[in-house]
Amino acid sequence: MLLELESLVKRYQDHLAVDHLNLKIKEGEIMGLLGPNGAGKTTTLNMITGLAKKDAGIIRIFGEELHLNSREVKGKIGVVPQEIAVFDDLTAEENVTFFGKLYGLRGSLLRERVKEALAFSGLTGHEKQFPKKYSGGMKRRLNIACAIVHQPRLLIMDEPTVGIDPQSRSHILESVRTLQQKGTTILYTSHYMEEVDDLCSRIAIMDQGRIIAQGTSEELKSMISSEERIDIILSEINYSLVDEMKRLPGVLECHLEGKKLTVLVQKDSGLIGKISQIIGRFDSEIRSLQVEKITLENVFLTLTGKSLRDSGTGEQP
Ligand SMILES: Nc1ncnc2c1ncn2[C@@H]1O[C@H](COP(=O)(O)OP(=O)(O)OP(=O)(O)O)[C@@H](O)[C@H]1O
Repeated sequence: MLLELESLVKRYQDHLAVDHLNLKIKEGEIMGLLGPNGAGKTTTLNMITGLAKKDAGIIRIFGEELHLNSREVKGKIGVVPQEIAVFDDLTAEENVTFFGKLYGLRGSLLRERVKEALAFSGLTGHEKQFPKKYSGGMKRRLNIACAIVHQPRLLIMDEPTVGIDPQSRSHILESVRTLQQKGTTILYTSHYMEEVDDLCSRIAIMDQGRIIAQGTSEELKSMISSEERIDIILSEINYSLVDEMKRLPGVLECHLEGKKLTVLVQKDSGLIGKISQIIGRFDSEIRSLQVEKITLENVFLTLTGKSLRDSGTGEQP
């Protein structure tokens, strides 16, 4: 195992931000940590990188227990923080050089690696510019160049695609895949389930400081493969129909948000007729109806009873 977290705990006053978290990451994989805002993802990463002090538990990295002053170990980790951490009054090249020096690179090797990191992040031709002239997406890519200049064995990325243009986003996702092909192990956090589903070899779903499920995307989806989700847009809002719907045998969950009714049912239960009757009884009509394929969102909904999107910011890439 490249990284093992054992019963990791972090408290902020009386709030348990990370609650006895267990996670194992194998060498060469992209592990996705998926969870809504406030689930404890950043706090977990901060404990690994030493930015936050753990209250209890063990962090084992490259086979050794991590201590706050493990300089040698930290030299093999790269961190792409959620908040862009570059110096506005240094050029892009100077920024990457600064981080390279921080990790002990010097001379021609430093120059070579800086060039490589900038090229890798698609910033060749813009290296003499100051980041304040950059778009949000370019700044994020520079943030990544700074984190990979020393060619870390483990790269930790905290929501690297939040709030950026689609072009930079696909560039970043492609870079992550390339890094994996070159042998880098990646811990990737996001609350964008499609992104994690697409990119990661394995996924850990996090909520309220705990890992509530982990596995490959297929494994997670097969946990609830006996279910399907029906999304209905109603003509009229009537919250009373939710309780009635929940009483139908075969209905596992039902939520109404505005006019959008989500019903999680046992697969092939043939309930659409009965669902439609209940809606009619509550003086509403079906405006549209869609039976959805299982997504990680469904997994999250089934395990927590709440929606991943809406328990986060609701924004999408
Ligand atoms: N320095 C702090 N002091 C007090 N509470 C904190 C602190 N940092 C985080 N928290 C709380 O701990 C919980 C977990 O926060 P954390 O930032 O780790 O979540 P997250 O999953 O990374 O969310 P986001 O995607 O918004 O970063 C939240 O309830 C947050 O308010």
